[in-house]
Amino acid sequence: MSEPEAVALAVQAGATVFSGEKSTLVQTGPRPPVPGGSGLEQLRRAAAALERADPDVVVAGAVPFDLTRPGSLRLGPARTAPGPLPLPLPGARGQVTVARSRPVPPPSGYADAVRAGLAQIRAGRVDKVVLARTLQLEALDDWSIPDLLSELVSRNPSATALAVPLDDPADRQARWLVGATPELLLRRRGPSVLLRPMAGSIPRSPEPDEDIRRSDALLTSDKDRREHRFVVDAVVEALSPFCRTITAPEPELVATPAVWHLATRITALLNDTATTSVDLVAALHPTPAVGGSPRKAALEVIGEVEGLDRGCYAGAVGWQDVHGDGEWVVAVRCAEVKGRTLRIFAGAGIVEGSDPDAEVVETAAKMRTVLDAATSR
Ligand SMILES: C=C(O[C@@H]1C=C(C(=O)O)C=C[C@H]1O)C(=O)O
Repeated sequence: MSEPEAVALAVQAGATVFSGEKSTLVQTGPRPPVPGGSGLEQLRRAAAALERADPDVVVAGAVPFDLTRPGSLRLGPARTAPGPLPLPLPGARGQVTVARSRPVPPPSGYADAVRAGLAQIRAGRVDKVVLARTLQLEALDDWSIPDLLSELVSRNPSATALAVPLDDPADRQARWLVGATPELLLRRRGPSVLLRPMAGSIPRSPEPDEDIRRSDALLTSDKDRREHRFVVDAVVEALSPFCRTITAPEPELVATPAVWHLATRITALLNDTATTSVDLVAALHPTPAVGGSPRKAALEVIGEVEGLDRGCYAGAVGWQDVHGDGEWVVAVRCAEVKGRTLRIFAGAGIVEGSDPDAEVVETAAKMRTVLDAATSR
């Protein structure tokens, strides 16, 4: 059996897959979910279980945006291979016909939510809040996870494409998180930690001169640099108790096929190698890239004005091995898939000076990552 065939079969059977430019991790087979009533508890239990596990075992999966809610982490052996997932994954069923597509809330409702967020900023309750919306696609047949994953990998070579089965004991139909995120929450290898938070975005243009003009405008935008700064400051502050050398240079431009972002490559050295990747996830998540600043007030404002159950969207997804090394990405450019329903999520950071209509356009551009993979073959 060829490697793509083996992976396609594994994905059909419920494998957890992270495919990046440099390496791919696939966790397959029957493997126990990590128990716990909250994502935070699951992270702690996963780390404890790894201390007693065989060397090829990893914990892999997703914790939700809201760490007081349960996520879906599993313990089991994983294979890693250099490079992205081998494509094409066989068994592609071809295009799925979309019967209905519905934005929830509608664009005008999202613009109203952004105005409500801006009112909270002006009232001094928060400095930044990230607000999301969804696009729900109803197909005539069930979505195929191997097909979606293949498209996400081939269209987004520098992102981390992912397929994570989500546990839901109350629900017999399988639910998945799929996507292709450009944002690294953290990678821990021995004492070295690398992070690449993102915030501040502008949609790409198919016209090359206009595309460059937009990237220049983003790099020099005061509003976007402020929006970005909240994230870098919060990440550096959350790392400081654990790390001795933290380097955060000026933000740089990063492009996905759909959007330009401001990103900062932060490096740090752990004081103590007993600090695992999971400890860092628990300390950092959710950063103001997906929550806001100050964190607690921003989470309250999101609860009041957004009106969505984010689930694992904007959560932390990734894996950790028995040495405490691991890689976790931020679950943006993602969708939740269940049977014929695919729910695409996208959010945008709101700060003083944000324009509600521009945020509608920005979130529509972010949705293209999954929308294009799901609809155009
Ligand atoms: C919230 C999302 O993306 C996040 C928000 C960004 C922004 O507001 O500029 C940029 C990258 C991500 O950190 C999303 O894609 O849904």
